[in-house]
Formats: sequence, structure tokens, C-alpha cells
Amino acid sequence: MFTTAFLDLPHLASAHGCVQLPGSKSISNRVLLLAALSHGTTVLHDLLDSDDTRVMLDALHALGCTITPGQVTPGQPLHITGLGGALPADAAATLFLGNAGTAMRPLTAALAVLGGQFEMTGIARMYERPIGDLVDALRQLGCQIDYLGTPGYPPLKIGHPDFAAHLAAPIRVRGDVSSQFLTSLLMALPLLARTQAITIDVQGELISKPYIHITLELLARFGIRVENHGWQRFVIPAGSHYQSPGAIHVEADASSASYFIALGAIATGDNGQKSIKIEGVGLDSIQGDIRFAEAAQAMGAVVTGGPNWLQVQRGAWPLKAIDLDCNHIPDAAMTLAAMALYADGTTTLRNIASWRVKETDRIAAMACELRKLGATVEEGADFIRITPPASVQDWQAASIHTYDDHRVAMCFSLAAFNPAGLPVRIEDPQCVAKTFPDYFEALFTLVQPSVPAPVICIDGPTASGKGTVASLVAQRLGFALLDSGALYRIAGLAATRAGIPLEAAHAQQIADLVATLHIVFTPDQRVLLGAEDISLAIRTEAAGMNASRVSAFPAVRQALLQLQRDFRRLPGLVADGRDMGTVIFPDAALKVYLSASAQCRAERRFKQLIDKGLSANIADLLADLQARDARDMQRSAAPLKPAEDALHWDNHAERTIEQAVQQVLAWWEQRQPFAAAQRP
Ligand SMILES: Nc1ncnc2c1ncn2[C@@H]1O[C@H](COP(=O)(O)OP(=O)(O)OP(=O)(O)O)[C@@H](O)[C@H]1O
Ligand SMILES: Nc1ccn([C@H]2C[C@H](O)[C@@H](COP(=O)(O)O)O2)c(=O)n1
Repeated sequence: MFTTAFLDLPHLASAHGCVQLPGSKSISNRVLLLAALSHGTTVLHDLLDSDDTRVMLDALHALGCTITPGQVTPGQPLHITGLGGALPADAAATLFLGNAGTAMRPLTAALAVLGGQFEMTGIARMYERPIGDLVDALRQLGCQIDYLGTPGYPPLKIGHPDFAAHLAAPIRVRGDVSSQFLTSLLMALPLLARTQAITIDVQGELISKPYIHITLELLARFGIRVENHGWQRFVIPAGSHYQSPGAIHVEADASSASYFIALGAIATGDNGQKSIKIEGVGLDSIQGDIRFAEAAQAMGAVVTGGPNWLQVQRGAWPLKAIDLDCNHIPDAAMTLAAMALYADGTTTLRNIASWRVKETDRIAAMACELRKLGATVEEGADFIRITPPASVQDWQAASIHTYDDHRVAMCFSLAAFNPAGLPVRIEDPQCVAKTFPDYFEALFTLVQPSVPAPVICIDGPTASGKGTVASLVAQRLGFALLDSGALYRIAGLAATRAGIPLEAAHAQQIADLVATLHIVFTPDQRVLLGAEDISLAIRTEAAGMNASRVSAFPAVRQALLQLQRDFRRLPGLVADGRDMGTVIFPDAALKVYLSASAQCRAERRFKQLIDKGLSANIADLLADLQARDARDMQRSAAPLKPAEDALHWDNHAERTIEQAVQQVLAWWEQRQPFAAAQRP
């Protein structure tokens, strides 16, 4: 997951390939709660690992469920032993539910029915998301719920219920604000239906029926067969009780599929050879958002599918503008707003009032950010109308504010296919953690940029600080890192171990050996040669000097050339070394040359070695690095020198690491076209 302040998506040209989607959030959090309320142990396969499922798991754990392993682990099922429909009389907990509506609302209903002393808390946005209609419905039953802040909104305090004389009458709940209120009652009230039927009457037109469909399907899997009377009355039969179904497989998230369906519609090849294959969810999905595929088809996408897969290709181009009632696909419909940027006219998405009370006010958010890109947008209480930028020149490079809303971030990644060749900045990319932590990584496996991914080169002499600065710049931008010096150090180490003299006469032998090496740079910056961790072995001064020797041989440099260029990937690369800007990446978007006096560098290296527990002597270090400078600068093959277009930074003794990092980032920013983000 990208945890950077922003993520710059270079302009993207095309896409193709296969993506395996993570589990559905809606299904994951429902089955977690149903398993927790049931008798017996449920084995859950393919659960989503995200912010929202994590807060649900933490809450269930706090309530006394036995959960193994304690967290969602890739490729491993999760076992939950349920509470058997009851809690101890003295049950008490404060539950933090983040911004997860699928945890806050159903847990509130279940705990209000089970009784205990509970505080239901979350982040600030959760306290702006209404829950009053659910609380009103539960109070009709005799549940004890108090508001701890603004009436009608979390945080809440839950006590022990008094059901005397309340259960016989139908429970009324509004269905026109959020279908989660009805879902919550449908999941909680079977706990009271052992001896008598419970009836729920929906007030107003029920929105988002597909989500109720998911709830009913999953309830049936756990032994609860609810009668559905025209989506207005639901009856939980007497004698209902939760029973674990044993094992459950969670479908991949149909809402998450929408971004890749849109990707296929927008970015696959004109000749029909390229397509996007989506695995984990198919046209027979129980999730309502699968009907996004129909909307995408109406805009021109060619969608085919089977039981557990979808395949999407571009059809009509430009896409066709549509006018659609989106009540049946409230979440996925946001993706249509992004697709509308590529349509042949004005697209209107109607009946989306629920967008206003989601993670953010999604109508306002989408309108604001689409306008930043150059679209004309009209918004109303329950609709949004989008006209794409009138011409290529009307597109603007925008820094997209994401409002802590995963769907805003994912939708706007699609803007990187704009016809103007502009990059797109996504602020706070880690908000996708709510449902799809690795969304951008998945996207990058499918897309091709219109020009090679951007590279920042940082060259300079030994101990000038290149490695330190490069690593921090890469971290801040979410870019990959190439420590090219490490490759020469590995070459020197491998040759020495193989007993090959580090002399020109043996250059080809060393180059041949280098070509056979299996080198891995781990995400935590360790270096592996085969299975061996050689991170420390290549950091000694002797290893640096040996690296300097082998690096003077053209055959060795040639053997490492493509390996270095292969580090170039989306969203970008920071490369440090001696010839990054002059030879390896001559087209780099930014080239920096770091320097510092030999004395300053020797003192820094001395401190660095002592801090690592290695012995050192400043005079020896000074002599060594001067010898290394001379060899690196005077060799004929790719000598150390600043590229003609490099920017210079004197990293002298009074300058800090952070100053150098800020300077490189400032130079980088000067080359970006993003205007300062306009906050709404
Ligand atoms: N202003 C600064 N900028 C960068 N590094 C600094 C600075 N001040 C102190 N240092 C320290 O200098 C030491 C040498 O830095 P670093 O290892 O990044 O250099 P390098 O140029 O990559 O060296 P080499 O080419 O030998 O790998 C590190 O311990 C680093 O923390
Ligand atoms: N691009 C590069 C990187 C490194 N070298 C050589 C010269 C250095 O003395 C040696 C070790 O590099 P360091 O880890 O100190 O950056 O490797 C090179 O020739 N070209």
C-alpha cells in the first residue's frame, strides 16, 4: 500500500492483463458478524483485509469471540467461534469502529438487542453519518441507546434492553436514507425470534435493495430464512436461530471490480486484442454492484463473464454518455462519473442522494474534483451531471483531494488516461485501505504509461549522502529505489569469493559471473544473493574499494546495464550512483549531483561505520575515499561526473539530510504541472 502524502500517476496510455480482486467488504463484514452471533465455528475463506474488516474483527474479539489467526492472513482461512446468540450479563466494552458503516450500524443493532454496557465510537466523519433511524427502530423494541454527542449520530452508549410487551408489534424503520439500517435489524432481530416471529416494516421507498439482497442471502446461509413481502415488510419466522454453516467463501468485491471494468472500457487496445480479465467475481454475483457491468456496457464497454470471472474490452469510443437511475448501484456508480470524462456528451447519474451521507459527501466531492480536471459539473440533492472537458486543451493537471474516501481515490486514477497527456496526483492514496489496500499496486500491473516511468537520478562521490537522500526521496514519493553501487559491491564480493582476481585481464570472467547472480533487494532494504543476506558484507570499506575496482571494467558495466534499467517502473524510480544521469537514465526527468568535501565525507562515513558497530579510522577513511574518488572519476567507462543537465547540491557539513531531501523534492515539484490543490 502507498502510504505517501500523495501519489503521482504519470499519464497512462493503455492497459491489459489479469487482476485478482480482494474480497467484498459488504460480504466480509456481514459474515464476520453472523459468524460471531452463531453457534459453532465458522471457517471464512478469502475475507477482505482492510480497515473496515479490521475494526470489525477487533470489536468481535473484544466481545469474546475466539478468532484464529487473530487477523486476516493471505491464503489462510479465518476461524471464528461464535457467541451462540448471547453475551455474559456483565459484558462491557468501548468499541472503536473507525469510519466503517458496515461495522457501526449492524454491531449497534446486535449489541442493543444482546444488552450490556457498550460505547460505540469512531473517527470524526463517523460522527457525521446518521444513525438516528436505526436507533429509533431499536428503541421501539425496548433497546437502551443514548447519544453521547449530537442526537441522531454516533458516538452511542448502549445498555440493557427491556423487551416486555414490545416484540409483538411490527418494528418500523426508514428505508430511504441508508439500507444499512434495515440490514442491521435483519441481522440483529433473529436473536429475538426463537419463540415468536418478528416483523419489520419499511417506511418510505427502500433504497439500495441489492444490499438487502446480500443480507438475505447470507442470513439464509446462517439458517435464517426471512420472508420478503415486496421489499416493504420482512418477517423473521418464529424458531429462527443462528447456526454456523461450517465454511463460507467470500466473493471478490463487485464494487472494486468497477474500476477494472472501467479500465477495460477506457484503456484497452483499439484492435480488440487487449482486454482486462477480472478474477474472483462473475456475472452471477450476489452483490448488487455487479450490475455496474450493465451500466458500463451502456457506455460502450464490451463485458463478458462466467461464474467467477469477467473480461472487459473497449467497445464504443468515445464512450457513450448516459442518463441513469443509479439507486441499484450506489457505490459503483461513482466509477460512472469518472467514465463520464471520456463520454461523447453529458452524463447524468440520478437517485444518488445516499452519496451525501457516505464516507464523505460524495456528490460534492466528485463535482469538485471533476471540475479540477476541466469537466463541467452540475449537482443537485440527488443527482450529478458531468460534461467532459470540451477539448484536449481544456483538460487540466489536477491534484485530487480524496476526502478520506477510498472510492474517490480509485475513481480518479482513471483520469490518468486523459487525452491531454497529463499526469494526475492522488492525495492521501492510503485511503484505499478501507476496501482495497493494494489498489494502486494492482493497477500498476495492468497499465502502460505513455512515456517510460519517471526517474530521479542522484549521483555523486562516495559518502556524499546519495544513498540516504535517494532512499528518503523514494519513500516520500512512493517510488522504487535503485542503489546501483550495491550491484557493483555484489559483483566485487562474488568475484572475490570465486577467487577471481579483480584485474582487467579477468573482466569478462567477472562479467560472466555477474550475469548468473540471483540478486534480490527486499522491501526493507536488505540485499540477498541467492538465499544469503549480504547486506552487511557489502557495506565494508573493503567491499566499496573492490566495487570501485570492478566498476572500472566496461564488460562488468555492460553486464549490469539492463538489470539497472529494469528497475524503472510505475509510479517512478529514484536511482543513485555514479552514472545514473549520464549513462543509465539519460532521459531522467530530474538529475541531481550531490557533493561534499572529502573531509566532511570521511567524518560522516566514520560516524556511519561506528554506529553500525564496525571499527574505523578517519585518516584511513579519508585516504580510501580519495583513492576511490580518483578511480571513479578517471576511469574511461562511465566516469563519475555530473550530467550536463544536473542540478548541484553542496551537501556540506552544516546541511542536514532533511534539507537535502527537501531540496530534491522541491526541484521535483517544480517540474510537476499540478496547481496547489483547491480544498473545497
Ligand atoms: N546532509 C546529509 N545528507 C546525506 N547524508 C548525510 C548528511 N549528513 C550526514 N549524512 C550521513 O552520511 C553518511 C553517508 O551517506 P550515504 O551512505 O547515503 O552516502 P553515499 O553517497 O550513498 O555513499 P556510498 O556511495 O559510499 O554508498 C550516512 O550515515 C548519512 O546518514
Ligand atoms: N552507478 C555506479 C555506482 C557505483 N559504482 C561503483 C563506484 C563505487 O566506488 C562503487 C561502490 O558504490 P557505492 O555503493 O559506494 O555507491 O561502485 C559505479 O561505478 N557506478
